[in-house]
Amino acid sequence: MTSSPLRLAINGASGRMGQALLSLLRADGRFELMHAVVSPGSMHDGEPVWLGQALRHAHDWSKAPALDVVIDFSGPAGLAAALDHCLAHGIPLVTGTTGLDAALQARLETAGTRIALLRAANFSLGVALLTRLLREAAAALPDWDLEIVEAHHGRKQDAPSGTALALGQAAAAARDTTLDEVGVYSREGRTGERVPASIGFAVVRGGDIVGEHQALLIGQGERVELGHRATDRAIFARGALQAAHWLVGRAAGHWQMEDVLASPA
Ligand SMILES: NC(=O)C1=CN([C@@H]2O[C@H](COP(=O)(O)OP(=O)(O)OC[C@H]3O[C@@H](n4cnc5c(N)ncnc54)[C@H](OP(=O)(O)O)[C@@H]3O)[C@@H](O)[C@H]2O)C=CC1
Ligand SMILES: O=C(O)C1=N[C@H](C(=O)O)C[C@H](O)C1
Repeated sequence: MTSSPLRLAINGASGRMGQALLSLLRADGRFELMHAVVSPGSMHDGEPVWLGQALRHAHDWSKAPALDVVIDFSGPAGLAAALDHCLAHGIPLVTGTTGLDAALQARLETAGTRIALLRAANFSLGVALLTRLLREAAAALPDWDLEIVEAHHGRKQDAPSGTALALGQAAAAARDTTLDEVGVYSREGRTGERVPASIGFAVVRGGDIVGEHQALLIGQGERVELGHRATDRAIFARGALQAAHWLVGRAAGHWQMEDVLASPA
């Protein structure tokens, strides 16, 4: 039996991730792209999404047709607008946007009581595995110093990356603490000695780096290094499309990539 394609909107369609999604969607019969959202004032507003086709970029959610699911990779303001629309119409939302403030995090938390929401700081399979390995390593080596280093392209707006923070949270939880308790985000000048049991973050920005994360577990006389290097944004786009397909028809609540990977159908 063939089912009709899911009616999809992409929020942030003109961006790096939006473009990665659009190029996969051309050959993905599971979805029909109905709406492609850009920022108010975007130079792409009104432009065709695909050459020779009728669908155009729009900045306005009020013009959106009926939808089965929304995928968001935009920024905090873009995510807030997409969330409003999804809440008003009961539409499931997949979001990969990072760098959210506490107020938007709280709004998303509450939204999970009304719609199906899937948030992930990183949609790649490799980072899902890295997170699992880091949890194990952080628990197995509780006294070793842990530092997380990330590197991204020069246009990235937030630091540390959402992935670095999520890795830090996973490691902190594996050590029965929280990042609020043990995270160290900058070192400059006369810092004094490393704070015992802290988790430190270091950030590199430059050029066209897609996304690199390294967790260093540093002991006396030895070191364990766990890392992931993304070289193509298609890995994130593929994961987000898989998540969107999976999320349609799920109950309201907060879902994770682990749920998708555990029951892929
Ligand atoms: N979870 C994951 O796996 C990944 C997450 N990300 C995250 O996704 C987000 C986007 O990344 P990236 O694609 O590189 O960013 P870009 O800056 O390349 O693209 C941002 C997109 O969002 C649009 N936008 C900006 N503001 C608004 C708004 N208020 N309303 C609607 N659309 C808006 C922009 O429109 P325009 O430019 O036309 O004005 C553009 O299309 C970031 O938070 C990044 O960290 C990125 C990669 C993977
Ligand atoms: O902005 C990016 O590019 C990326 N952002 C995500 C993050 O903040 O972790 C994921 C990926 O590393 C690329």
